[in-house]
Amino acid sequence: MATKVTITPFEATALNIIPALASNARGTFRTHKTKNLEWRLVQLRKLYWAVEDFKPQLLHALAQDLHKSDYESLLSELDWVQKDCLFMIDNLAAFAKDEKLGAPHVPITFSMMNFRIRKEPLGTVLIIGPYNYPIQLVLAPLVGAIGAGCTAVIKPSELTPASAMVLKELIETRLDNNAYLVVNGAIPETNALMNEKWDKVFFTGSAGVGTIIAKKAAETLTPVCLELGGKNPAFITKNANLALAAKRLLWGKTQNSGQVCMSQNYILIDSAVVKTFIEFLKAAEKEMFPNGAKASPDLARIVNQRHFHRIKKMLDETKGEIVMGGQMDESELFIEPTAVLVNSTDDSMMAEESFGPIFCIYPVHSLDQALNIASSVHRTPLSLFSFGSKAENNRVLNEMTSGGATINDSYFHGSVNSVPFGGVGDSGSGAYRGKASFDCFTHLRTVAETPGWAERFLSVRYMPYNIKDLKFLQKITAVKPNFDRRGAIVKGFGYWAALVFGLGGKGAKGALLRWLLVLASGYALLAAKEARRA
Ligand SMILES: NC(=O)C1=CN([C@@H]2O[C@H](COP(=O)(O)OP(=O)(O)OC[C@H]3O[C@@H](n4cnc5c(N)ncnc54)[C@H](O)[C@@H]3O)[C@@H](O)[C@H]2O)C=CC1
Ligand SMILES: CC1=C(/C=C/C(C)=C/C=C/C(C)=C/C=C/C=C(C)/C=C/C=C(C)/C=C/C=C(\C)C(=O)O)C(C)(C)CCC1
Repeated sequence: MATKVTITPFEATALNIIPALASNARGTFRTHKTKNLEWRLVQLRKLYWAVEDFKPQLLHALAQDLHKSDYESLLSELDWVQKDCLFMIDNLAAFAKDEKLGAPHVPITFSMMNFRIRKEPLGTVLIIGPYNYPIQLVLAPLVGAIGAGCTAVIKPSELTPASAMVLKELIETRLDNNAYLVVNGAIPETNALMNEKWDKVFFTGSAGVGTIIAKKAAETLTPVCLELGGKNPAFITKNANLALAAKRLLWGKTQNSGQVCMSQNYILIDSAVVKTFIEFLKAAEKEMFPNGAKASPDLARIVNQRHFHRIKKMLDETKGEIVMGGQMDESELFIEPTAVLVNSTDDSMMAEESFGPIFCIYPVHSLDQALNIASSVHRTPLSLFSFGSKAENNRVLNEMTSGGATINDSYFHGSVNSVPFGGVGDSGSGAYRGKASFDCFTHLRTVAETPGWAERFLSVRYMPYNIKDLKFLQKITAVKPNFDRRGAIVKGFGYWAALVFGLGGKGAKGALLRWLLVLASGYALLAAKEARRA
């Protein structure tokens, strides 16, 4: 029998208690209890089980907010967060351990000073989430914050109210309620939160709101991690497997009904193969939705009417030709996965991030033209996809930057929870996931410890200065370049000596390996000779 699920109606947190909530989280950080590794592990273990135990409510909320299928909710939200917890739990001790700093970071002359990097939690952080993955996109950063030893306040999106309310109950009943809190609400509540002092703000959402958040944070020199959107290109050349490209790119626009910031906005395709590609797209759509997209229980809906109309407007205003899809139904907030053939970068389909199940196809006559167009549409998108020969894919990677990239698929680089994820330029700054989530909320604090006995060697630094001391210091600490003023490597005595004594190997490790090989061969020869003699 299915579990009966009741979700509390959405309620915004009272504005007047927000300062006290933030102060509570700051106060808890000051108790230093979050610095204890075992304490952090317990919170992560509790979060893992909270997600498990709240599964019925979470699945219900995601279905209510976005019509997400349980399949997708589990794959990309709940299982994802649980895997995140387990990854952090398994690796926390290694991540949090002091890193000893020896050569080449610390000169041998200072090696007695026990230089090390201590991993310090940043403090109390604010995590602001978007609507498209309302659970995963706040809990995954939270895993990083807990792992790093921070306390946190979470502000889920108000556009997914059921998920926001379940999150509040989950976090506040299962985690340390003085360390981890949820504030629900929209702009006024976010503004009230931004009036507080944070040690970092982790924001996922649109570039426009990201700008507001970054400006406000700058007033108090608060660091920010910004996970923003972008106009993401896909490149398809004559050498691509067109059937595979069509199926995989369609997947990118069907999961969560394309409300995925890293999915493609437009496809730049060699004009010689555009017709065949469109045929493959249509075939892929038929295969995924044998009874039509609207009848599919798998396809999510657009989050609300505002976003429905935003996407509809892009389609209404296009001068291009709809070559796949095009159906929509406002009463259900349904938009069919839709492809539009366009011939201008000014087209409404190219001008904005679609953040929905629609995308456009732009035929080009060369990869040169494709790269020029992509750089002019958005020079630093969140992701890019390349389908071509190895050389063509390398060229795309080389000549066009992006937050992340996938060759021969849609956003697989962003579909594994333990590899770093983040934007570049105006698609975001800072990264998280896997170890990067720990690093995102950690200060790398260099610590040196100067032993008292070293004083007589170090006294050269004190006034009154004596130039002779400096000369001596320069002599013993000198490092000489192995290059000249033209930037060319000088092949002097050092170079040839390293080559000869290093047996041509690169660096100390390479040389050692070669020497070991020589010694082992010599030993084997001698042993063989001995054996023959016997
Ligand atoms: N890089 C990434 O990982 C992701 C980026 N996104 C981007 O997010 C956008 C869609 O998500 P939305 O929820 O619509 O983003 P949004 O930027 O409208 O909202 C994000 C958060 O900011 C708050 N907010 C909205 N307006 C605000 C204002 N004026 N002042 C202060 N706070 C405000 C909202 O309450 C919400 O919690 C797309 O542009 C998408 O590309 C979405 C998911 C992932
Ligand atoms: C490969 C071999 C094997 C294994 C095959 C397996 C395990 C295949 C699994 C494929 C799956 C499940 C692919 C799809 C994954 C998609 C995910 C998790 C999507 C996540 C989406 C997210 C997190 C969205 C985030 C959104 C953001 C940030 C945004 O809006 O930007 C065998 C079977 C082991 C055999 C050998 C070969």
